[in-house]
Amino acid sequence: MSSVTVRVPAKVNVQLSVGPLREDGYHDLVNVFHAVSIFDEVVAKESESITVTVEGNWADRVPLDDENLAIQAARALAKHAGRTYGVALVIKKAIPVAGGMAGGSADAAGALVACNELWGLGLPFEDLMEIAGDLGSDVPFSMLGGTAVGIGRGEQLSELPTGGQFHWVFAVAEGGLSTATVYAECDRLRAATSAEIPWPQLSDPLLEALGSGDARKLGAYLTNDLQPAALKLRPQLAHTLEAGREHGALGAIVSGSGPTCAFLATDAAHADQLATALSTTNVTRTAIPAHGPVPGAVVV
Ligand SMILES: C[C@](O)(CO)[C@H](O)COP(=O)(O)OP(=O)(O)OC[C@H]1O[C@@H](n2ccc(N)nc2=O)[C@H](O)[C@@H]1O
Ligand SMILES: Nc1ncnc2c1ncn2[C@@H]1O[C@H](COP(=O)(O)OP(=O)(O)OP(=O)(O)O)[C@@H](O)[C@H]1O
Repeated sequence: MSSVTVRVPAKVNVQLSVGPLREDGYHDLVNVFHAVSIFDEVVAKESESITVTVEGNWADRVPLDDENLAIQAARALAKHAGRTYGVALVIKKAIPVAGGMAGGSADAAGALVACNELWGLGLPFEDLMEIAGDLGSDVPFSMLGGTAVGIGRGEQLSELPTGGQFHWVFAVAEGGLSTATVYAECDRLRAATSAEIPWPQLSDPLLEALGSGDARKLGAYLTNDLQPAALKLRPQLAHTLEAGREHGALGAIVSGSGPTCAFLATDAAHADQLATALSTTNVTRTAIPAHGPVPGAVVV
């Protein structure tokens, strides 16, 4: 096989409950991931060495060296297989960069699946999931897709049933936010109050809303403990969230560590209207309609 193409979705977190800071610098989470129809493509072609090029939206903001998560994934897979392999990776980018939608994680998951195929390793999904968890907390979910709850760092996943499709709009912000900085700001805001940090619990009404496919209920139960930190670091996101609510969004939330904002729509037509309305305001230049859940990393 001389070339393999894998399609990988973005994610939004419909519940992100953040526990206390752990000794290893991470936080225990209850992280309800939902994969949405904004996709990066990772193409893996035969090559002597491991390289990456990036095309498409926001390509100039993606590193091309060992910082690139797709390169790290290819190297980790070759190490796991115990051999020296080469691959020329091409990332066709549609997921906002540093936007809280797991774009880098998607590319890492895509590279794992594509190289497993290109190099004829035939590793089972469970092995790839283990390598994925070492690459980053969000990478296992990018492999799995659908809707799932992640505990621990977010890497220990259980699939969740959903009763239908949900329709979303994602308002892309100018410039990204660093995930580590947003978690640190969350800790700083918490330290400034004497309130005890509750141990994260999966929300029963959220589960019910997902299971019944009821967008109105889901909109009411969206939560993100990182949102206050993202708003503190990027105060103008409050206007973005407000603009979505004014245009009839059933729910408005910062996506993960932000700064992308996610809006839940009543149906596909409403999502298109909302996207058009938001892109004519001054809160965002790019508003992308999408639906979920969609599958994780798949060879196309
Ligand atoms: C915000 C989310 O996107 C929600 O899904 C994730 O929790 C972040 O996942 P990610 O980008 O894959 O993050 P990682 O690459 O594993 O970690 C980046 C940094 O985020 C912080 N981090 C991440 C996950 C976690 N459970 N607790 C943390 O405190 C740590 O400072 C870590 O150094
Ligand atoms: N393949 C990649 N695509 C995008 N960014 C990458 C990639 N590899 C490494 N990065 C680096 O990772 C940083 C975070 O990018 P990414 O798009 O993964 O953020 P994110 O969507 O906020 O992540 P998450 O939602 O998982 O916290 C970028 O600033 C970039 O320097």
